[in-house]
Amino acid sequence: MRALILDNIEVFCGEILRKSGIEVKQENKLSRDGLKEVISNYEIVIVRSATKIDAEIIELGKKLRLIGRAGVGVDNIDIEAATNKSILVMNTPGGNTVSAAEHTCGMLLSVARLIPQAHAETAAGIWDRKKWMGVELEGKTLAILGFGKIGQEVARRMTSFGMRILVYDPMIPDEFAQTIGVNLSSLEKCFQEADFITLHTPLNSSTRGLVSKKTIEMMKTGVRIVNCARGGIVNEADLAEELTKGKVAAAAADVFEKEPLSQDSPLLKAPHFIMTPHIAASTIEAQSKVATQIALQIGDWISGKEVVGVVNAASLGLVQNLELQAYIELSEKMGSFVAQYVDGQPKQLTVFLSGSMLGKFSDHIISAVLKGIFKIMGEKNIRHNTALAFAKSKGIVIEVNREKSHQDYTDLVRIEYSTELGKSFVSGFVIGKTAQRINMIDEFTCEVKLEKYLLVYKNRDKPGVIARVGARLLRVNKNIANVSLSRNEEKTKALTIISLDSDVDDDVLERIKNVDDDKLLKKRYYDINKKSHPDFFIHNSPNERRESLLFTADLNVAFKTLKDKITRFYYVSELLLGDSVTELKKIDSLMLMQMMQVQEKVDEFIRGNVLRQEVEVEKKNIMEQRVQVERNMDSLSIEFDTVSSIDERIKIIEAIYKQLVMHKYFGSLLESITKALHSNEK
Ligand SMILES: NC(=O)C1=CN([C@@H]2O[C@H](COP(=O)(O)OP(=O)(O)OC[C@H]3O[C@@H](n4cnc5c(N)ncnc54)[C@H](O)[C@@H]3O)[C@@H](O)[C@H]2O)C=CC1
Ligand SMILES: O=C(O)C(=O)COP(=O)(O)O
Repeated sequence: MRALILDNIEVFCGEILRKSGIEVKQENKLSRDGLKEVISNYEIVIVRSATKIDAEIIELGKKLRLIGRAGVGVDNIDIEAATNKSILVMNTPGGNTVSAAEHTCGMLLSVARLIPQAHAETAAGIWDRKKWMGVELEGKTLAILGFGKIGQEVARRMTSFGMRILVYDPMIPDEFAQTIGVNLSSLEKCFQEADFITLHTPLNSSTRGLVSKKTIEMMKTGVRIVNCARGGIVNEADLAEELTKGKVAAAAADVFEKEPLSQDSPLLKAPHFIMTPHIAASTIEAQSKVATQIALQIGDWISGKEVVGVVNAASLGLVQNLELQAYIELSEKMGSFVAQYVDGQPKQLTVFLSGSMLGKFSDHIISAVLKGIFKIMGEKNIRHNTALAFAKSKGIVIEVNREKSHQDYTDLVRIEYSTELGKSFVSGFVIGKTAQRINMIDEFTCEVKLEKYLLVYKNRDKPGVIARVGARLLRVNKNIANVSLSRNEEKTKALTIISLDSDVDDDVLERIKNVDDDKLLKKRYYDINKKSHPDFFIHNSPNERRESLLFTADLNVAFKTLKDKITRFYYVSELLLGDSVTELKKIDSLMLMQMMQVQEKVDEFIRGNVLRQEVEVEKKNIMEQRVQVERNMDSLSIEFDTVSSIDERIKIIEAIYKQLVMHKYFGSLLESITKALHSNEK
């Protein structure tokens, strides 16, 4: 396998990859044309932020199997194009967190006191002390927008300056924010109350232009803004104008809409603006961490171990899971169907999922149904991973009911959709791996393919209706591809679904509507058969993310007690943890058995079958083991310093990680023992 390393990534990266048997070429000065010429030779390409791996490069990279990003932001990589070609995209979460956070803190101090401007003037021989009157940070409000790894580290550091911190991040649970000692706020409150604003979100459709003329209007006069996240999150022309007007007292940026910063950027002339050339992650430590991390992750992938840091893992999993893919497409079509079948604005959606596969992917299915609904409402830009949040923002009530199995189907999706004008129920399933069918619409059972052009109508059940509808279609030369007839149990109403080869005009529909005196309920339903685009789930679903965040929060508590000694392992454990809790499974099964036995004893104690004394002994035992785990971590930390080989160091890191997981297990076990002892006392 061959890897191309670009963008001046530290040489360790190549060295570690060579150890995994990969042929490595490091090219630090490759032009775009040069890249286009050689990319077809490589299975792996590794970049920082400078090189764009867009759809064109991906198309040319016929052998590409993995795109590595030695850093965090993946906005320079076309993840959708990569996913469509089953190429893994991997970044190194956490590797440059501290550096980026420290640079941000430097920028916050700089915008408070205009240190670079004062320096430049002093260096030019001007000694003007009056001009450089700054403000203190203490007592001021700092709004952090985006409370991921970097945002959290900035919060920790700026708290020690005595700042009041407000945080906005829609993906962060309150319980988690509280473990860092901050409270979540609304975006409006952040804008309105902040003296300083710092941005730490990725650049995506929800964050592009987050700071613009419109939002600056909501801010205090004299606000100071720092962007060390991504160019594009701040509208540069608007910022320059507001700096000139004095509404924004000072601003700083490490990142720009166009990099290198264009010489005609209005920011170059804006007053009190501080800039650095995208160097927040440029420290010896961060670069050594990200280079090592990406190489180790790729090594794991090559040797078939569980990989972490894959940003499109979920999407790839889905792309490869044909059956789930078919259910996602079906669900989106069902969403489009009900949104056309029932007039009015959506009010409530209840999704019933039967079968183990659908239960596991309920977020995906609900998002797909919503995406289908919104498509019909004209919201074409809603993507699977934003559909749920969008629905909530529109006040749509969403419920999900899961059942492990269904008597007749392995998996079955049913949706109940209500608007202010009506309500409908549709049910569907997949036959084999990919064939999608609707098997119920309201009270009518049927078996229908969701074709591109469907004519759906209800009428009183009487002879002749289908013939007359057929005649009207024939008159305008419309070919009927398929017909499905069904009626209710009382045999009073019939539902007909005609699939056509092409669309019908409104006047034909009007004529069809008049076929029955009892007012035919016509519905035209078409264009739902477009292949659903695999834009879903660049990140884990909100639930998975929440779970992993809470889990990391627990680890944070464990870390606090040992922080001084092992802070430096933090990033590594994050690397091993990745965004999921699956690593827990790696803990020794013996250890797990022991813990289960203790838990069993505690349960028996609660039932009154085990003596209190025995549980007390277990508690003591577990406490001792936990202390031992902490000692192990200390000594492993010392050992880490004494070995120099990378392989040995990796082994030590893995061992430390395992101790961390055990620390968490012992912690929860102790909690449950303590609770049991306590409740029994009462
Ligand atoms: N200037 C530089 O050299 C560096 C820049 N970065 C940038 O910083 C960003 C953040 O990095 P990390 O903290 O490591 O990533 P992270 O993934 O840990 O955190 C990002 C956070 O932003 C939140 N978020 C997403 N959309 C949001 C929205 N619309 N409003 C509010 N919050 C939102 C997410 O929920 C997440 O918690 C990266 O995406 C990258 O673009 C990262 C490292 C170095
Ligand atoms: O990690 C990130 O997101 C960064 O912006 C750092 O970029 P770089 O690797 O220094 O080009």
